[in-house]
Amino acid sequence: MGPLRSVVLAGGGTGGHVYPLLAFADCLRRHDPGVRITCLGTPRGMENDLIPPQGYDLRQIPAYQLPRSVNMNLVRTPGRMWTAARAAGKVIDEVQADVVVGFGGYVSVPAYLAAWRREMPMVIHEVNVPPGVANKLGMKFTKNVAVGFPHQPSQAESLRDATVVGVPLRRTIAALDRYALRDAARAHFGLRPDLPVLFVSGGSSGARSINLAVSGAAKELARNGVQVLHVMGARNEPVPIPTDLPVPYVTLPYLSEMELGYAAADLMLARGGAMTVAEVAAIGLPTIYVPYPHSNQEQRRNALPVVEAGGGLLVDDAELTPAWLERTVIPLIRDPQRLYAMGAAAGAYGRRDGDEALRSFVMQAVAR
Ligand SMILES: CC(=O)N[C@H]1[C@@H](OP(=O)(O)OP(=O)(O)OC[C@H]2O[C@@H](n3ccc(=O)[nH]c3=O)[C@H](O)[C@@H]2O)O[C@H](CO)[C@@H](O)[C@@H]1O
Repeated sequence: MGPLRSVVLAGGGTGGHVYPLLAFADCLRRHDPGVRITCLGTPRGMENDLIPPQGYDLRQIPAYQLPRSVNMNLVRTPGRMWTAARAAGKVIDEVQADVVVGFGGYVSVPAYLAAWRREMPMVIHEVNVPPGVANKLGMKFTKNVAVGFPHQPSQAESLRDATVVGVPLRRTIAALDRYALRDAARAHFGLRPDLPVLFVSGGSSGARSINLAVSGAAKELARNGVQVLHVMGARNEPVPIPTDLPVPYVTLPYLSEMELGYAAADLMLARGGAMTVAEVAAIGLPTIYVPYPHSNQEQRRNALPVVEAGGGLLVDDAELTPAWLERTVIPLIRDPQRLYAMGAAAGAYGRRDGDEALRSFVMQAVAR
């Protein structure tokens, strides 16, 4: 099989669907600088902020509401979905795509429908431990299903034949040596090199309950020599942080260079978005997970396996109070041995080669 000439990538909505798409696009381009890469998105998703700056062609197709159930009858689906599928098909035809690769989110379904109608190769990649509705729908049309994590035995008959390839991660993260970059990363944020750092991020949109709990613990953390690097989320109201703290507490609305945050950190406090789990596990960063309590417990199920492997802790959103943080974070972050063991366990669960493994999977699908 020769090199791929043209690939359509579909995925959008939140950062969690866009970042694996971008990491995969980078991998394709690394192998073959001549490959034509076209991304499909909808007018409002984060893909519009994230994809064009990376130099990839982003085409918009009309947005529509995803059905809640996978068992819907496609023939009776809203006309808007077929309008979107026709728009996706037009792009696929125009760029003469060899294959469509979808990463989930509502933009993927029209791409899957269009590829199915053309009887052309398509591949689905699912980052979440429990698959999302868009990808579950797509799985009705192809057996080429790749997943980021081993699925749990109790769940998802749909994933029985899926291949575990890992999650495509940005190279800057996949290749990160966090100990080597630590001092430079701390200097970058104005953090001290000699005191531990808690890195807080609520995922691509931020998390208000995490922001409130950490800001409530700010004084006590600082009094105990814990520095905080806190990404509040660009789509979130920032919460006020006390200004008279004895050690640095750095806040940011959004951090594009996540690898610097990871490198600066001794311990992470995060939601359980699949990309975040994949990234912190790959680089072996001990993490306290506070899964988003809605969306079918998706984030809890993402985080649970790495926690059970010893790579972190899990706390319910409702239990996350300033007092809980103080009594958990302060002793843990001052215990390098425990942090080291957690980081090693996380690293053993994670993997850094998801982009390459997905590319091999796609090449095989095209060759079939
Ligand atoms: C509330 C909700 O439904 N969240 C879903 C969403 O999460 P969300 O969009 O938050 O996604 P993830 O946590 O999976 O990924 C966030 C991504 O954004 C990056 N990042 C984040 C903050 C920042 O300041 N800078 C930055 O670059 C992270 O490095 C990571 O690559 O998609 C995930 C993947 O389908 C799902 O698992 C989550 O359940």
